[in-house]
Amino acid sequence: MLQVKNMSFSMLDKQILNHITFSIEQGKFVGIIGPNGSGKSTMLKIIYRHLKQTSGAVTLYEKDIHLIPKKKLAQEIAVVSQETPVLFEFTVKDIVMMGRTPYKKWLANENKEDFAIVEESMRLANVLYLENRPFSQLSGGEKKRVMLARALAQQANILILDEPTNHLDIEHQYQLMDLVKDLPITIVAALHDLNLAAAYCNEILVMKEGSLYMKGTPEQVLTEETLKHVFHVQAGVSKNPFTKKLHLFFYTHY
Ligand SMILES: Nc1ncnc2c1ncn2[C@@H]1O[C@H](COP(=O)(O)OP(=O)(O)OP(=O)(O)O)[C@@H](O)[C@H]1O
Repeated sequence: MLQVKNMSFSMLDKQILNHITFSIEQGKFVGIIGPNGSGKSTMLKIIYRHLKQTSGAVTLYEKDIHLIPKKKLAQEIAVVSQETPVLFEFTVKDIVMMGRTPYKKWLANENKEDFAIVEESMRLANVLYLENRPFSQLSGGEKKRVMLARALAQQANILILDEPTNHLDIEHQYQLMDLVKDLPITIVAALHDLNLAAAYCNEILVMKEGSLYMKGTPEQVLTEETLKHVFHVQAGVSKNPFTKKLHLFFYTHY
């Protein structure tokens, strides 16, 4: 459904992404991993049309995303980015209601359905108790969950998450991952926590120095060799005794 075709990106004469090609099937949970500066956020920004590639293309259902009207694209792709916006005067409920914008005609009021969707989105993201609080006064993790609620209210078919667990305590990390995993939509998430990637992703893309180094299942990708080559760490690969999912242990000296 979503295809990235020979995509390159450069900025100020610096080559940031090099000839990246992959496709993502509907309903999959796809993780993007890679060291700092390897190009994960830049690639996601191009996919959600915040930046434009220098060459190559991104297509959704075979259509170039730059040919899809903005509102229509927002009905297809929702984003929780790394940056939280500076939105001084808005309450949490106001912000989550912004997720309904792609469905509204110019200056149209919110209807009953919008209010119901917003309430359900806040409940799912565990921010309903914050609904009347000013967004600007929330903690980093609370803001992150509000941005997730806004993305859920958008009811898109693809949810892009750029380091979604950043700022979240351990309970909320797992709560978020469980929540998005159970959504009947496609998830594309840049993740630094490789054990979360191992536990939740159907497929993982590994970025290295602006190129797609590897793509595969957690078992294919998260090997001692890849982790050493890409992240320069020693890793032991084992199984989580409770979930039976792949689990990694890291060490430098022992
Ligand atoms: N606006 C910009 N101007 C110049 N260089 C940029 C800009 N944005 C990103 N870069 C560079 O592009 C490269 C990729 O950055 P990007 O943020 O995509 O990496 P990342 O893999 O998401 O990193 P991290 O794990 O640290 O979030 C980095 O070298 C970064 O310095």
